[in-house]
Amino acid sequence: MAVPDFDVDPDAVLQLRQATVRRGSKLLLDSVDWTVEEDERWAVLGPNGAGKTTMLQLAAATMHPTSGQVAIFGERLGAVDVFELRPRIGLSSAALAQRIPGGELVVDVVVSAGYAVIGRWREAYGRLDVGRARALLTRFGVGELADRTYGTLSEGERKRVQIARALMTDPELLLLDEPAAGMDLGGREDLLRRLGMFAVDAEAPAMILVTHHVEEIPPGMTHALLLRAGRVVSQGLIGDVLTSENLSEAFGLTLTVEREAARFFARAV
Ligand SMILES: Nc1ncnc2c1ncn2[C@@H]1O[C@H](COP(=O)(O)OP(=O)(O)OP(=O)(O)O)[C@@H](O)[C@H]1O
Repeated sequence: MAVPDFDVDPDAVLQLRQATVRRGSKLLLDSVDWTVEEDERWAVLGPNGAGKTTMLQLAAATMHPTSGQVAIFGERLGAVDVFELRPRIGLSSAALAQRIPGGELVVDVVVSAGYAVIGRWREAYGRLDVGRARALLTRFGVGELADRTYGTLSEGERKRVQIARALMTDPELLLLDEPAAGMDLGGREDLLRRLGMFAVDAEAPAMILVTHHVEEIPPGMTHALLLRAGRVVSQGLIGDVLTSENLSEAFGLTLTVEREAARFFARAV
């Protein structure tokens, strides 16, 4: 069902209006309203099955809502060629990562994003592209792995390569699905520091980072959205949203949240 009074904001990066996703009798997302502006960096949190990945799929233009509307870069999904939108969106997710061939050189995994293919195959890439790919790998702490094959990397190293790949096309919207999952403590802290520096860079794109854990939110994130069973529990400025009360409601248990510097920590009470 169309939402008749939906005014697309041409300046917004992403708009969801009453966005609902239904599969059979299950509501994956229920009437979600959400706007992401150019200079915002969002953390999306919620327990398993809350609908976080579904939200990212809408944001990546890889799924349409069953009802309600989605606009990306001021263009309504359904009225725009998604193949024109997708190169403007950088996505790092486990589903995408599974499609990366283990035998590919790391630098090629990154550089091939600019050609919308996974793996280098036989394309000849320009020196500038290769230089950009190497610089991105260095920025995320894996520059020295550029000439290894992807299959030989640890899980944490692969995550960093995936982020570099997502940034290769210089996207206007960066979507990160659990970037710190599977990392050891040192690796996680190093990645969060790098993502935090990236998030405060004025040149960085709008960001949406999905996670289960408040500890995995890098510094520099400006906003947060909490989901539970497909519905928004709270959204807005990160300090207003990540309260003990809101987190407890989203995760369905009594939690206490502490903020230290620009990081958040939660535990059950
Ligand atoms: N095609 C489908 N048919 C029925 N249910 C589905 C379908 N796809 C997803 N779901 C269900 O929708 C819910 C939301 O899924 P989603 O992957 O968006 O959650 P999530 O918050 O990303 O979860 P997680 O943190 O576990 O990755 C889950 O309960 C999932 O089992």
